Amino acid sequence: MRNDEVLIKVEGVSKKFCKSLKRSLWYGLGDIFRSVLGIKNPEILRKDEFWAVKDVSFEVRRGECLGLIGHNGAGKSTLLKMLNGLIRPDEGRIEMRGKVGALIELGAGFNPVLTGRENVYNNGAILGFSKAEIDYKFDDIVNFAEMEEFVDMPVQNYSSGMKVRLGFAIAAQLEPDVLILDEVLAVGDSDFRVKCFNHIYKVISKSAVVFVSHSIPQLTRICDKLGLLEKGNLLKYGNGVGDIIFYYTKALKQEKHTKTNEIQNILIKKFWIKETDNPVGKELTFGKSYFIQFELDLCGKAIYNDLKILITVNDATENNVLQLIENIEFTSGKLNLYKFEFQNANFNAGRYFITASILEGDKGKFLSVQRNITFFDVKNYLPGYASVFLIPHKITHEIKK
Ligand SMILES: Nc1ncnc2c1ncn2[C@@H]1O[C@H](COP(=O)(O)OP(=O)(O)OP(=O)(O)O)[C@@H](O)[C@H]1O
Repeated sequence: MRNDEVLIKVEGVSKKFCKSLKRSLWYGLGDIFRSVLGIKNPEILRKDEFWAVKDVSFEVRRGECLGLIGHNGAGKSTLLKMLNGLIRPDEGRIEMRGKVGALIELGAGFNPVLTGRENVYNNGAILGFSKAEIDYKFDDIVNFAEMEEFVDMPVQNYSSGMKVRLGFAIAAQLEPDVLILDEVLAVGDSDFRVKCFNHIYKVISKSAVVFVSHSIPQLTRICDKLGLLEKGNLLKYGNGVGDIIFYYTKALKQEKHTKTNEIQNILIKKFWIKETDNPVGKELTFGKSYFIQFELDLCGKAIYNDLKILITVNDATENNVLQLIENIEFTSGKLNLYKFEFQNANFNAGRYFITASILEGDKGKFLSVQRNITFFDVKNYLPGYASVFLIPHKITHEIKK
């Protein structure tokens, strides 16, 4: 077993689908007929057909984890299904070496009328394991899934989370050479997800992993390579995880993060986040200094005491990245301007959205909340990309006698 051998090789793979069921049946019949006669199927798209995956090439070595990212319908699951042999590509070649464990669609691969126990043996056999090998691993699988009580119940009565638990436990505990994981993992509860990720870390060193997720923190945590799919095309691919995330989040449609003004007793009139050296654009460079500036105006005649500003930064997938709360002085009847200055933009690459709120008093009564008041992009030149925010720090080093 070589440490860096290529376990997945995908060369020019394409898959087309047809939007019309009736036509797709006709085309299917025609294709079968042609293949019996040894005639090549048409390479051009017929009416209602489209490329779900188009001319995709990549490889994954043992010890590598490739993350696939892309908008809904980009072709990620179709690609995984081709890797797992559930569907055949129309063009190109896929070479898989060793045993392949996969968790693709919820419940896919399970026979619903069979019990969990029977499904473990069925799936293990499909993966190429002997009965003795599955016997040896059976308790580990059931313990990992925490399904001891339900292992003799038909899978059709399992909850979504239970199916994911058992599916992941089978795919991962049998230690396949290739592990394919679709985002179904997200269905499991947070305890189980943590357990899965701990297990994936262990598996990665010995396997080639392909992982689909919409969660940027998840992808950046475990993947050393990313592939960005858009309308079936592999738009970006490689080890530059930060650059690919930056490209992807920058392309996110802005309307998903429309500005909302929920409470409006006091008005945040203007809000800027700018790089000190570039006060024009909305782009910060990792490590460079930047500032946040905003104006407050009073609506009505009320007098406010003990005001605070709360600034929350969310990444493009709605994860709360950080929060800043600060007391502010306020003079009624005037436009008040505030400026925060920061030494280093320690955010990793991507697009971020700011929610700004004004609070009053010890109990923090919200006077104004403006969601997605603005956004900013961060360019990252760091070689790695593992977290959303890097903590500024000072390191000391001494050599002891
Ligand atoms: N069996 C099928 N017949 C026809 N069209 C299909 C079939 N399976 C998938 N598609 C279409 O292929 C395209 C790619 O779908 P796919 O499920 O691979 O996307 P995805 O990137 O996994 O999306 P999501 O993030 O929503 O899971 C979509 O337009 C989908 O409607």
